[in-house]
Amino acid sequence: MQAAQGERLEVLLSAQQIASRIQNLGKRITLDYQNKPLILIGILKGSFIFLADLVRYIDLPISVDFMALSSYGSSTKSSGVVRIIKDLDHSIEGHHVLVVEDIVDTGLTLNYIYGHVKSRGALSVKICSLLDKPDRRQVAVPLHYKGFEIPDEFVVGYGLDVGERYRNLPDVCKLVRTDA
Ligand SMILES: O=P(O)(O)OC[C@H]1O[C@H](OP(=O)(O)OP(=O)(O)O)[C@H](O)[C@@H]1O
Ligand code: HPA
Repeated sequence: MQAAQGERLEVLLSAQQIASRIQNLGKRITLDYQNKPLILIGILKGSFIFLADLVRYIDLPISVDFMALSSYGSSTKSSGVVRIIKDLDHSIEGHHVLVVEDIVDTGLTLNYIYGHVKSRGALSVKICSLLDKPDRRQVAVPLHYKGFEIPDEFVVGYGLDVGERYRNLPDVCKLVRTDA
């Protein structure tokens, strides 16, 4: 895909690498949740492609739900204070929950979601993220299933955006500014 003016894209993880890793994660999840009622919760919007691919590698009768969050105020995510703009459609009581994210960066988003979901009566709550950027972490979050650890670079593609652009890139790419 052509980059916007003033931007260049460098492939960090190819679509093929991503697919192979997700197949592996799906197999592990399938083994770990045998005979356990499982709900996958996708965090919008970034997780939509990862979740769509992951569920097809999970050979279990799962259900899927979504949450969407927005940050309060002008300091955006730095405060860690978020507002739920779409909550779960169904009760998670009596179910095991796997929260599915595209990326853990500061950890503020998942820290909030993890606390929120744990208070809703699930039998267990675990986290699955495609990407982990550990150098940027501000709050520790338990990452039970992880696709890739990446360096402290801003990435786009495979669901991740900058200003809503590049979510449809098949690869995860480093976004390089060329007009600095
Ligand atoms: O660990 P953190 O520093 O909290 O960052 C991770 C969060 O940031 C991104 O979401 P964003 O708020 O950009 O929304 P989006 O998923 O709709 O792109 C990403 O999808 C994670 O949810
Ligand atoms: O590297 C990133 N790319 C896109 N969205 C993000 N949200 C946190 N980190 C990132």
